[in-house]
Amino acid sequence: MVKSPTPTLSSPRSGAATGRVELRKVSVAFGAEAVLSNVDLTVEAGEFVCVIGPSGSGKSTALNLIAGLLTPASGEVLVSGEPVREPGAERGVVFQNYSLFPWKTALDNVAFGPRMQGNSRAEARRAAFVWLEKVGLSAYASRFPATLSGGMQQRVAIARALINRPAVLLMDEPFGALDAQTRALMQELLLDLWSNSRCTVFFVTHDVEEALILADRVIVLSASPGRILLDLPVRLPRPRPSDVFAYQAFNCAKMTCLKLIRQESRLAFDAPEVVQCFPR
Ligand SMILES: Nc1ncnc2c1ncn2[C@@H]1O[C@H](COP(=O)(O)OP(=O)(O)OP(=O)(O)O)[C@@H](O)[C@H]1O
Repeated sequence: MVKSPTPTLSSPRSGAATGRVELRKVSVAFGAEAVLSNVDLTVEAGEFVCVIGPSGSGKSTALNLIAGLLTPASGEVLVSGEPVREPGAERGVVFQNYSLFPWKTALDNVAFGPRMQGNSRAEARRAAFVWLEKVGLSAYASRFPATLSGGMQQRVAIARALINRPAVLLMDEPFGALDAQTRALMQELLLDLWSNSRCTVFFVTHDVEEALILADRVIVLSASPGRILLDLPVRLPRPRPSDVFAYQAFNCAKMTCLKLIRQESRLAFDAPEVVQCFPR
């Protein structure tokens, strides 16, 4: 990937934005269903945190709270010390289903944020091109999303989020639909971009190995309603060595997480609602 200097654009992010994320006694319910219960979590500025847990444990809900797409029933969500009330450019979001504008080229997808912030079309496109270079896609600038592979679309989505220089990058299973090889390359690319930007990353995944490859800390949520079962510091060197899978610390952490998730998945699977659907 080309390491180009990023052109200066007007942006809502001030130098003071720290990217610290705080969930304070946060609970969320959808109707009668409690989804998150009394969650307290602080992610320090610049930290890379991965959230794992059984299906339905509220991982995406937590991410949506930080994104400003949801409000908690009780408790508070703060980013850089400010309460989150709505989405904002200082919090970039990348979802699993690429969510690019299908009618815009790769270049114009990436240029979208700077345009919204009042930059001229030429300035926005210049900056977008640099970001496409950073994710190795400058040759595909004029292509529409439908003509790009899944991995390429996710690279465009990451560039589109990072061009706004977000204090916090929120990623909801961004590599979940990719094949193993592409996924590994995307993980490397993300770590490379993060080590240069040093924004805070809140990354939701189902994949324990992915969490351990990427994160400074891994948060394990319980079965619904989600609460924090484990807050595990990942004591592995950075950059992660290519043989990290062979490290004892990696495998101990992996087994600890897998065991917890399996227990919790079993609880969710045997929950009364499920049994009621299939009476014996
Ligand atoms: N907008 C919504 N309206 C009603 N229920 C919702 C809504 N969003 C999520 N839920 C419910 O909240 C619970 C938690 O969902 P969430 O997507 O946060 O879990 P998750 O841990 O990310 O799950 P998965 O790993 O399967 O993606 C689920 O039971 C889900 O059905």
